[in-house]
Amino acid sequence: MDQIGTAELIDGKAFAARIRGDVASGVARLKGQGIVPGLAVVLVGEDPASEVYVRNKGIQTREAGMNSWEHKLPAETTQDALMAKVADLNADPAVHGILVQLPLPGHLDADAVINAIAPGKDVDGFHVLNVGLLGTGQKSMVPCTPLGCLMMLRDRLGDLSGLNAVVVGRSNIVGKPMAQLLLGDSCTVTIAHSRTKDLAELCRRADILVAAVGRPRMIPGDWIKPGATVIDVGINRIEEDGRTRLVGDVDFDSAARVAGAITPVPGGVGPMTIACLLANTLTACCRANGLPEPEGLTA
Ligand SMILES: NC(=O)C1=CN([C@@H]2O[C@H](COP(=O)(O)OP(=O)(O)OC[C@H]3O[C@@H](n4cnc5c(N)ncnc54)[C@H](OP(=O)(O)O)[C@@H]3O)[C@@H](O)[C@H]2O)C=CC1
Ligand SMILES: Nc1nc(=O)c2c([nH]1)NC[C@@H]1CN(c3ccc(C(=O)N[C@@H](CCC(=O)O)C(=O)O)cc3)C=[N+]21
Repeated sequence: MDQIGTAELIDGKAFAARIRGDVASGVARLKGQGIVPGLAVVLVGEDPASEVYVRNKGIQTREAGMNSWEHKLPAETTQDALMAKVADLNADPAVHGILVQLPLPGHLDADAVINAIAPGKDVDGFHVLNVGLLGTGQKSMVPCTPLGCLMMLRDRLGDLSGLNAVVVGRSNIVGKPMAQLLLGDSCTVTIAHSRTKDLAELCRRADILVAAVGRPRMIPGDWIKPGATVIDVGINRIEEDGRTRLVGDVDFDSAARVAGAITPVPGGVGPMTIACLLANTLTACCRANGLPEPEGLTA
């Protein structure tokens, strides 16, 4: 790990490459038994950022030796047509993982679509059954972004028990499942959101601070406890000095002078999310075939 200011840089890019290597080894072992894990991604509409992201997922899925399918549907796709596509993928034995890229166009009911995915193929971990299994400490599919954050935290801190964790953001895809995972590792967890009072004071008590807000550089260094581990989930595209750049929800420069360790944006949580998606696809394939699960790739 490199030093910046006083904080260590948590290199999500390198960590993710290691995980993808472990996934590739697991895939190679399955291929020896004639099984090829496969991931289907469904993209509705033509959001340029989503298209880049979906393309990257396809490339990395194939690099790990898995099958990858991209199903692009027009923005005006009906609920019935999307549900029929999900039903087809549920019924296809070559497909072990299904991801419907979010957000969906406004006329579509995302909850209904997600809950139509076969829970065992729900590699995002967004199906209500997987949410319930995670919340009750049972084996489930764990959402990729929080899983990647947990892996980085365990790698840096070892046992997390008793640590004060503050998660800023309460979305179903990041904040809530992140809080569940930290609770599962025996942290004392606080979830903050837009109605939270004295957010600065709350953040200053955090040994672990996870920012998943979607507001560029909202959290400055003086909200951070000296030595804390800071995980910046935010991906915000901003215009600065006449060019577009990606920044997190944490003001990196000031935070890095206070924190013990911090993830950069880009190169932090983002690459871990995709690596965990591949890991979940491998896990789903092993479960579907009644084979032992890969070690070190699940929560
Ligand atoms: N690196 C990765 O792999 C991924 C990155 N992301 C990024 O993470 C960020 C969060 O994503 P997501 O969870 O989907 O976002 P949402 O917009 O769904 O949720 C944002 C959360 O932040 C809270 N919030 C908004 N403003 C404030 C504020 N001023 N103070 C405190 N809390 C606030 C909201 O509170 P309330 O509920 O009260 O409205 C809400 O709970 C985005 O930048 C997104 O791009 C997302 C997924 C994956
Ligand atoms: N069903 C569903 N599942 C998701 O997991 C999901 C989704 N929908 N919709 C959108 C969000 C966002 N998300 C990202 C994943 C990786 C990077 C990533 O790899 N980021 C790179 C930078 C990429 C760039 O340069 O644009 C990085 O941070 O280094 C970013 C964002 C997953 N999401």
